[in-house]
Amino acid sequence: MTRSNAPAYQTGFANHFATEAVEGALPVGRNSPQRPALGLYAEQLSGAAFTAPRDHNLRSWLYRLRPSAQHGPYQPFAQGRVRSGPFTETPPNPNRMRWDPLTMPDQPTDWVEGLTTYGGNGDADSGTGVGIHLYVANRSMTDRVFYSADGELLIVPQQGSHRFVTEMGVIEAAPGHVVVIPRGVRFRVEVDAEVRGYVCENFGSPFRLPDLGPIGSNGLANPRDFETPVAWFEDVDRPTECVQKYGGLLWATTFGHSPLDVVGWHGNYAPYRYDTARFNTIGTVSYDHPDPSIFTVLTSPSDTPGTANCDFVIFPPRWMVAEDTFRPPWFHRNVMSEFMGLIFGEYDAKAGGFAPGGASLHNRMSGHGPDQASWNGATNAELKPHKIENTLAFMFETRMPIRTTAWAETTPLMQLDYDDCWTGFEKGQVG
Ligand SMILES: O=C(O)Cc1cc(O)ccc1O
Ligand SMILES: [Fe+2]
Repeated sequence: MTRSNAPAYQTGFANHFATEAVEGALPVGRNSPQRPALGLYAEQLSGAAFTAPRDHNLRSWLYRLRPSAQHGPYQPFAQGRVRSGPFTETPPNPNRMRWDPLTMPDQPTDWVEGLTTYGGNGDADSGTGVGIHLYVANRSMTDRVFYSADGELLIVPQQGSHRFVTEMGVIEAAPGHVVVIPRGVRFRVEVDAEVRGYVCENFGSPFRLPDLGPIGSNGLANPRDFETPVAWFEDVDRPTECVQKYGGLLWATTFGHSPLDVVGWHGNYAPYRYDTARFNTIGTVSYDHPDPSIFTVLTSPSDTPGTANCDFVIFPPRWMVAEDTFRPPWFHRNVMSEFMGLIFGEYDAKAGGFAPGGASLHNRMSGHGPDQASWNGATNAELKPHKIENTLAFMFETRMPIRTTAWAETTPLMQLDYDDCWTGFEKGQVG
């Protein structure tokens, strides 16, 4: 039996949700009664240490057809192009890098098989850093689910409709959405056509909303625009392969049934989606291009205040009105490292070469900024109010340099002429 109600969502960020697909599945007033209703099994899933401070404490209670423990040993699974920390496959590389989009495979490829690691920093065991992956897929995962024990997955679709069928409910997502699946939550990705996108696997503290400081109590991503699915389950007795990422390696076991069998759950540890079209974009109404931190959707703080393990930052459509200002991103060298992707349109610092589905990497202190054509345009533009439309770029900004995988450094998708973006600038005149 499969319950296939249209996905429905509960709103709010990290709320204490309560949801049941069958009435009475959730116990009232306790988590673990002697005999849960409907013969279900009560199981806690924690995303924070039990003793984490209350406003960092994450856990949910799941009421399921069978306990998660009911499976045999995990065996190594084809590793494909998935890598994890410590990212030591290649020596540190200070070069700026940019890649064309991944090639869509000819052969049937599901979301797990199409995952490709470009790089990362830190490592899962120490709970710091991120892994950065891109994916392509042209078929649904069937009789297969996946989870990462290493990190939370922040998924940014770039092409095609995706259905994330998770053990805590169903999330539909398309380009413009971002989906976050907590560490440990099992899911399959269903697709009707070719899909592609980006994944930030966050080994550090779970993504949360950034503080707003002087912006006040509203703005940027508003909590009520985050959507967490209602409970959904399938009662399927076919063997189901469960692939997990653990310690950077892929492992698989076979359950005798679908583990997407949670009939009800409650708690604040759950997957969610966010539609970036809802982002309350803030910018200057006077002069100068502000720091891109004003575009932070979610942040994974590190132990150092204000210095993120990873920020997820978007560059959405917005009005440009600054006077006597070079309006696109300035030339800069940053202590934080930047991995960028493009969902659609054109990025205002790059007039060519940065394609939707492509990616770029500017590591710690590397000089970058507008390419020659963007600079020419912006220095000569008439500064009337102008709307940047039909564009969505994003950045994973992280405190540690990103080490690339051997695949990322040797793939023909790497643009070997990327430095040429900046070779043509004429010297300033002082005499
Ligand atoms: O490099 C980039 O394009 C990202 C970026 C954008 C911006 O507006 C300011 C700084 C920055 O690193
Ligand atoms: Fe930058």
